[in-house]
Amino acid sequence: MELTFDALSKNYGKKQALIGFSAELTGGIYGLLGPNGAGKSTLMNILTGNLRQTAGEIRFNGAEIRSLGAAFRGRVGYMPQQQTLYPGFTAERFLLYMASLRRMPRARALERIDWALGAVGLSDVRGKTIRSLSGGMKQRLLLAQAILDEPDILILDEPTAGLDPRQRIAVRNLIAEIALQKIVIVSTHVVPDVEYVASELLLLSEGRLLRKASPAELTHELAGQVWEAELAESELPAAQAAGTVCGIARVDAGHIRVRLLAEKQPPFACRPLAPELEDVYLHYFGAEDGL
Ligand SMILES: Nc1ncnc2c1ncn2[C@@H]1O[C@H](COP(=O)(O)OP(=O)(O)OP(=O)(O)O)[C@@H](O)[C@H]1O
Repeated sequence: MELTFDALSKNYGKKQALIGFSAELTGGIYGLLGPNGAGKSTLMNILTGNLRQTAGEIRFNGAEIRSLGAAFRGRVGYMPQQQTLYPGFTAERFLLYMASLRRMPRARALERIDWALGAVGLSDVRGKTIRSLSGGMKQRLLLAQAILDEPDILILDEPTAGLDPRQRIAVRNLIAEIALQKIVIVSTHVVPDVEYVASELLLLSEGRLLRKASPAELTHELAGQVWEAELAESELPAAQAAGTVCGIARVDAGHIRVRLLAEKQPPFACRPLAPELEDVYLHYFGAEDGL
């Protein structure tokens, strides 16, 4: 299985949301990581056929996806970010409706609904109306509809948004489980969503693909650039001047422990730390103002 993005660009008027995006995806989980406005939704909307690119093309196993039409769309499962569900529908009715849009035969739909509700841990609320479900349950219901028709390509937009830590872990594990023999694209700006499950990360910023590499490669490249120092609170500006502050913890009255990203060893007592993916994120995308 091969999904190829070839010099894909999208302009909204003068705004260039995607600029010459090229990448080749085979089986596995790909984390599409980038800050707000990086172009992640634009890329996914082109892939799902909701948006037309300005230039470039996407090919699935060598064939341009628009020319494949419904044959391609039928192989794609999409979990959108917005919970635009039908509040009066029961979970089962919603899934039956989604199955009918996908032209799944009813018997198969019922069988797959059993499976999908079980997979996302919602079998108990099958007959409950969507308006009575919690935000986390709605999120899992959206995931259930995305995996209903056994897609080859699964696109997940911020799949763990609004979930509590336990649910996040459960959803992440579920994604890893169902990813076998699929191309799964997880779009997020939340590093832990993709840290342990993605085989490769695509770092997107201002419409451009900055890097495509495994989490291990990306963290390895930062070796020797992450530091920890215990400082007096009054020394924080010195740390900020030496590099990007990734974390601050209070040690005791007047003292802090600082995690710092800096190419050169900072000019105060510090020790090197093993880089983590959040350091990579800050390295490529920078910190918010104020740090
Ligand atoms: N319909 C539109 N008209 C004009 N500009 C748009 C439109 N949709 C998106 N943009 C702009 O294109 C850029 C990329 O937006 P996009 O929604 O693809 O980013 P994103 O990475 O998905 O962001 P987020 O994480 O906030 O969802 C942004 O600067 C955005 O403001």
